[in-house]
Amino acid sequence: MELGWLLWGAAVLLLLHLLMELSPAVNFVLRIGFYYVLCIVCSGLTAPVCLLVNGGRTVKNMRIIKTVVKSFKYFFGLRFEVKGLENFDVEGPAIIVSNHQSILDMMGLMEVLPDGCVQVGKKELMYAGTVGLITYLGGVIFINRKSTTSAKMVMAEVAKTMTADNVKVWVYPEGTRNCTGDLLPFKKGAFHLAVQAQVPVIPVVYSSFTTFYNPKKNLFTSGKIKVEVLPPIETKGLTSDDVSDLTDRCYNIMRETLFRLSGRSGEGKDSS
Ligand SMILES: CCCCCCCCCCCCCCCCC(=O)SCCNC(=O)CCNC(=O)[C@H](O)C(C)(C)COP(=O)(O)OP(=O)(O)OC[C@H]1O[C@@H](n2cnc3c(N)ncnc32)[C@H](O)[C@@H]1OP(=O)(O)O
Ligand SMILES: CCCCCCCC/C=C\CCCCCCCC(=O)OC[C@@H](O)COP(=O)(O)O
Repeated sequence: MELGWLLWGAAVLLLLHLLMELSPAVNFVLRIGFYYVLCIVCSGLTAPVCLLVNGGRTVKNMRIIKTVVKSFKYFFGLRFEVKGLENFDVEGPAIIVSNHQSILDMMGLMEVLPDGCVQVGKKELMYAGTVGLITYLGGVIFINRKSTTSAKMVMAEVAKTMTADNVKVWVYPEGTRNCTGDLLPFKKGAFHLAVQAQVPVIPVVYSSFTTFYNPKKNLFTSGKIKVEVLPPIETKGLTSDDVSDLTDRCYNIMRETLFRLSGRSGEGKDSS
């Protein structure tokens, strides 16, 4: 009886392995499906720990979430090569801006996330079952992208509280995922926030995933991601009139860095 189960198990594993070898689509769906399951299950297990240790919604839970998520990369053969972490060592709050390629970014985010840092996320995430619960407990700031007025109101509130609470805020200024190997034009919310709170902007750039991850081509293999934390850009004394320039400056630095890290040197200059 037990031998029977073992044989069945081995047969199923062999079949899955063969299917993965034969079909890139199956390989992709199984790997990405496993990522979703990992996120959902680990969120479900981590949420009670967060509640027991910290009692409710607080940025302190990010430390626990980060510890769990940092182990995910081993399942997918992903390696991170990080430079410039010392640039996070600014006194007090800051706005961190980075490029956003995929849901896999959550791993890269946790790989470098400094203490006392919350992210701005779309409000739909709140309803993603256990993942919604863990993002809520971690202190993620939810915005409604369908309503500029309400998103701006939330951001203005954050500008007021981030200094009092001494938190850093992580924003994806492209506003959506983009896995083309280039940057989308930046939305200005993060930069308004930095100027309103008079805190520095710290750009973080992840090299392009296109060599190992492309949903359109059913590609998801192991791979290396280069991450660079760039020096802070001060905003002291800037006013709302300077936000466009600040946005362009960050965009240009990040685009150049993205191309350099992805082995596309020379491109990205003189663009805005
Ligand atoms: C244990 C296991 C765990 C497993 C799972 C764990 C999960 C763990 C947690 C990790 C969570 C990670 C969460 C990541 C989520 C990532 C995302 O969801 S990305 C998507 C959401 N984020 C964003 O959209 C941020 C970037 N967007 C912006 O900053 C936007 O500007 C906006 C504030 C949302 C508004 O957007 P929109 O409505 O499109 O309007 P705009 O065109 O940008 O702006 C119009 C106009 O208003 C000006 N403006 C913008 N902001 C402000 C402001 N704060 N104050 C004043 N004015 C503002 C802007 O300049 C425009 O005017 P202009 O004249 O055209 O310049
Ligand atoms: C009861 C409902 C159950 C629903 C379950 C859904 C569970 C979803 C589970 C796992 C996904 C893990 C994702 C981790 C968080 C990553 C956040 C993220 O990267 O969101 C994308 C968002 O930035 C941009 O969104 P769009 O590109 O504009 O779209």
